[in-house]
Amino acid sequence: MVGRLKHLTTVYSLCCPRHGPLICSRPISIPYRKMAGIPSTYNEPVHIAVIGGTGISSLPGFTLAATLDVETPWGKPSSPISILQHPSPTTGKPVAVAFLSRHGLHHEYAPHEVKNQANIAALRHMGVRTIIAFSAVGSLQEEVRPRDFVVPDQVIDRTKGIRPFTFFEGGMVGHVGFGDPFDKDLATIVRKCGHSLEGEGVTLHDRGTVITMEGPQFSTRAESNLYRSWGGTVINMSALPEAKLAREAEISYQMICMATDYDCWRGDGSEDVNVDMVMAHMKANSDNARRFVGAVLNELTKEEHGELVLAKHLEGQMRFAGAMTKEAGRTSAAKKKLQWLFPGYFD
Ligand SMILES: CSC[C@H]1O[C@H](OP(=O)(O)O)[C@H](O)[C@@H]1O
Ligand SMILES: Nc1ncnc2[nH]cnc12
Repeated sequence: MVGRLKHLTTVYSLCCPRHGPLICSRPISIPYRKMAGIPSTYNEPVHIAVIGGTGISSLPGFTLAATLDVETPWGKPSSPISILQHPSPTTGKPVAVAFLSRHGLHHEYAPHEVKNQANIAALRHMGVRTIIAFSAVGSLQEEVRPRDFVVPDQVIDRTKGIRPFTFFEGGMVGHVGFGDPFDKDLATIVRKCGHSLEGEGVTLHDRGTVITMEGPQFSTRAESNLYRSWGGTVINMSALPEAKLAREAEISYQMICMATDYDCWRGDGSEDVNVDMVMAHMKANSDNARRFVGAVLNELTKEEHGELVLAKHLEGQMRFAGAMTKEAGRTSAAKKKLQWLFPGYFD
């Protein structure tokens, strides 16, 4: 199903109208780097995060409440985490959303260098249970035109095993289901929000398979055609291992893709993908991208989605799935890291 997005003047609201700001069971206080004029600590829990990708290194329209420089057992995240706040138009109470820039503040991390483990661990640790991730993608299908949005429902892994891709290793073995790599209920909300913005010539595709390749070089024409023959809809370099780690961290995760090019499969004289092309489409459509994300954040703060935002349906799954290794086989190093990620699960 497709729909069209139009320009809106929506004010971003991040508060549940009935409950006010969503409340986490455990406040956080993490030592953060000091930045001029901006608090470097934040002592309230944060449940929703946005991961920005190529061309989206910030989310304007929100009040910056803090900038957090987090240290995790997996190192530092790709960027400081911005805590953004917006007062609810209904209650006036501020609700916080975390924002993290996947490739760093200055796009300094190549796809294989993104700090995926630290990114997801830091977000989980501060209470995040829902992530909306944004990605610039190449289109593998004629009908997905540059600047179209896709809410994917599947992924094919074409990374090369060189990226750290699990929290469960080094003496703590765990396996988690990944049949549906994105969260179905979260996807339904995201699609509804996309359709609520219909109009003015931007198309939303409700489903699709993302091919996640290693990069940083783009695909060969033979590879691009192979991915099309597999049923690939779009291609990027970043859905994995991000989505896998979010699943392991019991976080509800959905990627919103925006097509920026036709990769290199067309063979009709049209230009192959290049960075200028990607950035030009991202820039030209960045308002729509931000409005889309803003609409999703507005919706997620409604009371009816409270359980989903807290990922209650995933809560506790790793307590058992991550406990395959008998006590005698567990290393203290692995256990310590997982205890940081899942307090109380592996004591
Ligand atoms: C600059 S083109 C390739 C680059 O763009 C996408 O980034 P992201 O997913 O973070 O928006 C793609 O995955 C590649 O990393
Ligand atoms: N053609 C492409 N291949 C991989 N990642 C991309 N991101 C944007 N366009 C892309």
